[in-house]
Amino acid sequence: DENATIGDQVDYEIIGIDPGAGIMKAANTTLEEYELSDWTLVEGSSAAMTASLKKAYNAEEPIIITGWSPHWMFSEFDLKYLEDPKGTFGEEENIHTIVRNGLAEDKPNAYQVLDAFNWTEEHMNDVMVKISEGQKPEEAAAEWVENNQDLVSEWTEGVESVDGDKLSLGYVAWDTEIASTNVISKVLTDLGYDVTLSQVEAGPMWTGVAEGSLDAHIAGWLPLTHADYYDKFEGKFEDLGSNLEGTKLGIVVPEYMDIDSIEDLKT
Ligand SMILES: C[SH](C)CC(=O)O
Repeated sequence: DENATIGDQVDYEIIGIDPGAGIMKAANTTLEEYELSDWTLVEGSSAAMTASLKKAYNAEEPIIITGWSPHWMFSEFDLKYLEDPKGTFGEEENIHTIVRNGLAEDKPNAYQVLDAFNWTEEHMNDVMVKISEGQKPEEAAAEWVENNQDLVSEWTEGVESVDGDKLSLGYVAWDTEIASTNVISKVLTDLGYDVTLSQVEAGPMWTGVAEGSLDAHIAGWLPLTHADYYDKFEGKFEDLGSNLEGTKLGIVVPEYMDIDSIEDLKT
């Protein structure tokens, strides 16, 4: 029905991801700030969100999601961010490497690699796209490491190999972190570490590093998106700075939808 409002077309739903993700807090703030009281932010997972997106996109149906860059969905689908005049999703951000206190002393070689780890959106996309096309994350990561020895050797320069030392990395099943965590795991495994990857929710990921049950995570979306976790655990972790610069978060829709701003959701 061409007279249907945008809200009617999508049942007043924005398809989100796991409730602990910072993007969900920003999306809830967005509903408040833009006075979208009759809208619902649907909780789920990154995988469920992209499955819903794929289904709607292939049928050229309207859909509104919480989205972020880097993400493979921007190379698979023709998507756009809705303008956010109130800035509820913040500005361009970075992804930080967060390690437990004491890691530098206990596992200096792993610490050095984690501290040096830094790559670009293009690098991350190389891995993410392969995984989205069905390749196993560890295989896509191994292939990328094989093909990017020049960059990897910058991360491992001067680092000594170890003999089976254990290392535990936490991550949330966001497409971005599935890619990055498998890459850094492969690099550390090649140095001799016995790496355990723990897929957890965002809260337990930050808690694990703060309590020392996890050695590190490379999923610190800062300064705004994970500000609550950063503040809550201040002093109980070491922030090694960014491993990827220039992320973006917001409300994302297919280009075929005739809306351009979050303001347009208010009818
Ligand atoms: C979904 S982004 C990868 C991170 C976040 O929103 O917490």
